[in-house]
Amino acid sequence: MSDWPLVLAVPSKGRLQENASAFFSRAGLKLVQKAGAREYRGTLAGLPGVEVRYLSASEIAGQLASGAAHLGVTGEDLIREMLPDPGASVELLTPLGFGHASVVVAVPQAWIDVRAMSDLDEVASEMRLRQGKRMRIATKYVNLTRRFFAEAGIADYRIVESLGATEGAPAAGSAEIIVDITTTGTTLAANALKVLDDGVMLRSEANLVASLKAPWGETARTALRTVLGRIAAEERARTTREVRAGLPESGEIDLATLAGLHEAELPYGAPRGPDGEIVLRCPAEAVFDLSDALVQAGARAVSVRRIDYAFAAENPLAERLLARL
Ligand SMILES: Nc1ncnc2c1ncn2[C@@H]1O[C@H](COP(=O)(O)OP(=O)(O)OP(=O)(O)O)[C@@H](O)[C@H]1O
Ligand SMILES: O=P(O)(O)OC[C@H]1O[C@H](OP(=O)(O)OP(=O)(O)O)[C@H](O)[C@@H]1O
Ligand SMILES: [Mg+2]
Repeated sequence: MSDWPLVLAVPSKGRLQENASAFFSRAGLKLVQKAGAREYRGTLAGLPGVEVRYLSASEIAGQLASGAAHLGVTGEDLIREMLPDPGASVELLTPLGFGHASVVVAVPQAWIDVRAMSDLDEVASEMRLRQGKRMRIATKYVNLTRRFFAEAGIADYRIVESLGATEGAPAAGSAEIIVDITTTGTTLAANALKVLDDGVMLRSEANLVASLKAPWGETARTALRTVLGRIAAEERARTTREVRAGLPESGEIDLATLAGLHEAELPYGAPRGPDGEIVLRCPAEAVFDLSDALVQAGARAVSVRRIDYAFAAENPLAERLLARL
C-alpha cells in the first residue's frame, strides 16, 4: 500500500479557525504554516508523517467524504448536510466543545398563529390551495431541510437555494421562510424572524472527524496514533484530577470500593508497602467527595492537582477508528 502522509485538514477562516488552532496547540500539536500566511499547507512540529491543509469548513467536510484528507475539524452540520450517508464515509471521533450552532426553521414574527411545524403544514396547504403556489424555503441546507420536512410530513414547499444572507430572503420577497444556522439568534431577530417551537433540526458543534475513504497506509496510521494519543491525553487531563493520599497508619484501606464509589481509577496500580502513597485519578466533579471519603477511611493527608497531560497505554479514539478501516 502506498505510503501517504496523514493529511490533517484545519479551518483556515471563519468561526472555527481560532478555536481549532487553540485546540491543537493545547494537545501539544503545533501547527507550522509554510512560507508565511498565504501558503495553505503546513506541518505539525516534530511529526514528520503529517501534512496540514488549511481549508474552509465546508471544503473540509468534502475532503473527508472523498478521502482527500484523513482527519479534520469541521461542523457536524456540514457533515450531515454534505454527506448522504455520513456513517459510511466518516467517523465522528469526538465533539470539540466549540462552534456550537443550531440549524433551525424560522418564520416571520408577524405570523403570530404559526408556532410549530404542524401550523406550517397548514400554511403550506393553504398557500397551495388559495394561491396555487408552493411555500418557498430559503436555505443552503437543502438535504437537511428535505429530510426534516419529510419527517414532519410536509411536502407542499419549494427550496430556494441561498448562498448567503439567508435571513434577508423573506423581507426581500424571495422566500416565505428560512432554514439556517444560528448561535445567538441576533441575526434572526434583526430580520424579524422567529424559530418554530419544534423547529430545531440539528444542534451542531465542531467535531474531530476521520475519513474512512482516505488511503490509510503505515505512515498515516502511525501518525494517527500519535495525534489522537495527544488529543486524548489533553482531554483526560482537562476533565480529571489527580488525587494523592498518604496510606492510613494501619495500612488498611478498601481502595477498590472507594475508587468504584467515586468513578476513580488507580492509574499506577495499588500502593506498595506500608508507607505507600495512593495515587488516584477521578472526574473533576468528584474530587471533594473522594477526598472526604479518603480522610474518613484514615488517609493522613490528601492533595488534589490538575495535570497537563494524562497519557495512557490505551488509545480509545485511535482504536475505534482503526477497527473500522
Ligand atoms: N453562528 C454561526 N453561524 C454560522 N456557522 C457557525 C456559527 N457558529 C458556529 N458555526 C460553525 O462554523 C461552520 C463554518 O461556518 P463559517 O461561517 O465560519 O464558515 P464560512 O467561512 O462561511 O465557510 P464557507 O465559506 O465554506 O461557507 C458552520 O458550518 C458551523 O458548523
Ligand atoms: O445567530 P447569530 O449569532 O446571529 O449567527 C447566525 C449567523 O451567522 C452565520 O453567518 P456568518 O456570519 O458566518 O456569515 P456567512 O453567511 O457569510 O457564512 C449564519 O449564516 C447566520 O447568518
Ligand atoms: Mg458563515
